[in-house]
Amino acid sequence: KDWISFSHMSVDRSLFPFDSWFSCEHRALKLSRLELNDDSSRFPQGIYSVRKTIARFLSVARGVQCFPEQIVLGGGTQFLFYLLRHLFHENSLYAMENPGYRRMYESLKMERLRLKTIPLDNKGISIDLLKQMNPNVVYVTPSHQFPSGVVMPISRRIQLLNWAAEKDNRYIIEDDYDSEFKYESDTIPSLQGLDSYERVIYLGTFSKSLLPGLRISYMILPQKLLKKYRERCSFIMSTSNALGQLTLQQFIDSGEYRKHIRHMRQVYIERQKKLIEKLKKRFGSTITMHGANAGLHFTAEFDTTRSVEEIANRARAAKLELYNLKPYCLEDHYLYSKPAFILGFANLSVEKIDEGVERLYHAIFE
Ligand SMILES: Cc1ncc(COP(=O)(O)O)c(/C=N/[C@@H](CCC(=O)O)COc2ccccc2)c1O
Repeated sequence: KDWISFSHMSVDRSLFPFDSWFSCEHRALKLSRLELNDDSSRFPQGIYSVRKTIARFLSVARGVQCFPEQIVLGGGTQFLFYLLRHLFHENSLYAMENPGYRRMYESLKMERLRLKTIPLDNKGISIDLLKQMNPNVVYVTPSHQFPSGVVMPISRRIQLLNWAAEKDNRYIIEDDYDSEFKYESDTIPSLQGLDSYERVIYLGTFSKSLLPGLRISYMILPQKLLKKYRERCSFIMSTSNALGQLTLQQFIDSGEYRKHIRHMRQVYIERQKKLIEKLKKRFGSTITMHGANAGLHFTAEFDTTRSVEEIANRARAAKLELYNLKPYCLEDHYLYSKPAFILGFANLSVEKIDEGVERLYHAIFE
């Protein structure tokens, strides 16, 4: 039997419009020979016309207010964070959500930065604990907290912005990952769009909405930090390749991007609805789901005495690709009381949902 995947780390490539991507790449090659064969030192922040397209798209899609000059394109969120940390004073205290994005946690530790992790409550990062820890820089994923799935409500966003505005040298890094897909309420504006004190650095990526291999991520710097970036980092060449940038620009400007997102949203809404129905039917009151009103995954706690490890082994034996929360629970802080798993549906076709849930039930209860 074939593998079935609940992975949150892959997209369904069969649904990616490769044909329109290729024609956009062909147009980019034809129209943009100058940008392509020019030495890229002129574009440390990425190609200007591409940044203009992204600024326009972000203002419509996420209520982000920025000029193209404020955007820095990079080959991945981690690289952009590496640049960013050189703009803060060196003994800054960093904080991030727990559970949280392990790769960011490891990046911060590797840079030997002072780091605290802050637990979540049902509205996202705990504002009381944040005030107690009093960091200079806090990294949050408000659109669909990674990995718990909590969507930070407006009230918590305002509290966070007010906290940052209270003192100098306080910044919020908003990683707007997984913001493309919302299912219940309409999209909540980004922290960046609500910020009137220049305290928010906005990070975004096309890894989820297009292809992870594209490696086109972007960072939006408030004016003060942009000045520091230009003083300290402008010798660092762009790490985001020009052809990818120019193809992306064609893909967005031609309306293909909006079309793709609209199509994927319908696909994912249908998959998620069917998956949740089947899980409720099969697991009844033994399952508790969290963070299902946005993104391409949610988490589920199971009322079982079986250990996470044993369930993971049984799932693998049944060819079910399943990830649990432990790698994202930093410093031994476990978010839920029962064994919890990440249920992604970006790579789970509707036809495989029944069989996938059966294998999951077998791994946990039979
Ligand atoms: C919070 C957060 N922010 C940014 C990113 C990605 O940034 P990038 O460098 O611009 O691609 C991820 C990737 N998260 C990773 C999953 C979590 C993990 O590492 O286990 C990878 O996620 C995907 C990769 C491909 C397709 C779909 C998802 C992030 O979880």
